[in-house]
Amino acid sequence: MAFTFEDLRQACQSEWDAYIKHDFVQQLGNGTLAEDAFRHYLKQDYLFLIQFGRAYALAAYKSPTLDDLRQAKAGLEAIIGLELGLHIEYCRQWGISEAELQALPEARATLAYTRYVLDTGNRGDLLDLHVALVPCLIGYAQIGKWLAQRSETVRGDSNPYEHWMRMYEGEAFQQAAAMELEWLNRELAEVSPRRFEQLVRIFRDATRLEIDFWDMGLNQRM
Ligand SMILES: Cc1ncc(C[n+]2csc(CCO)c2C)c(N)n1
Repeated sequence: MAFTFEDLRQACQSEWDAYIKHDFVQQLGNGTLAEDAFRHYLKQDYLFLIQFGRAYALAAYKSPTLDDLRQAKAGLEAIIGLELGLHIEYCRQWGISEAELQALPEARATLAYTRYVLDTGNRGDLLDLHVALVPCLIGYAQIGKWLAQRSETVRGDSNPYEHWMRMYEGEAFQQAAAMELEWLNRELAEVSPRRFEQLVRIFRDATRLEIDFWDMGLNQRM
């Protein structure tokens, strides 16, 4: 039997739904999310992006083929060379200076999630690491799409989070997620049922840590 991403998601249906349709996401879509909760999330997301840069560097180290190495390099380049700069500029528009970002302590949810991903990659192989990264990439793409199609979502300038939603529903981001999905499905097609169960555990844990990240933002916890 050839496994796919859809099998991973179905094995963790309740966690996946709790992540994609989290209160933080719904309030963001409705435009009712407290701005300080969003600022707290943005600040921790800066620290999150830096650690995810390290995860792509680890993916490079764990790459068995030149194609995998190129893919990891492109991921590292995208996140550190491009997205981090955009994030810093976006934070500035929300009244958060780069100096403030650089002085931030990591919230426990940020520490737990990012170090879980790095540990999973360290002890496992490239597929383990990708499965730990998948809730981040494919999850945000599904969140973008989910927000765009629900009737309660408020669009345009009356929603302060319009820009954030546009980024994740946008073509560039959806395309990156689709490429990850393709890579993942190619790899999953080859694994045994026993290996698949190991990967389900990683996928479930990473998804639970994404839920905690939303909780951390919503409750402004450190
Ligand atoms: C908690 C959290 N989870 C996922 C993302 C989205 N994201 C961050 S890095 C990356 C991959 C490189 O483009 C993606 C999709 C986020 N911003 N914050």
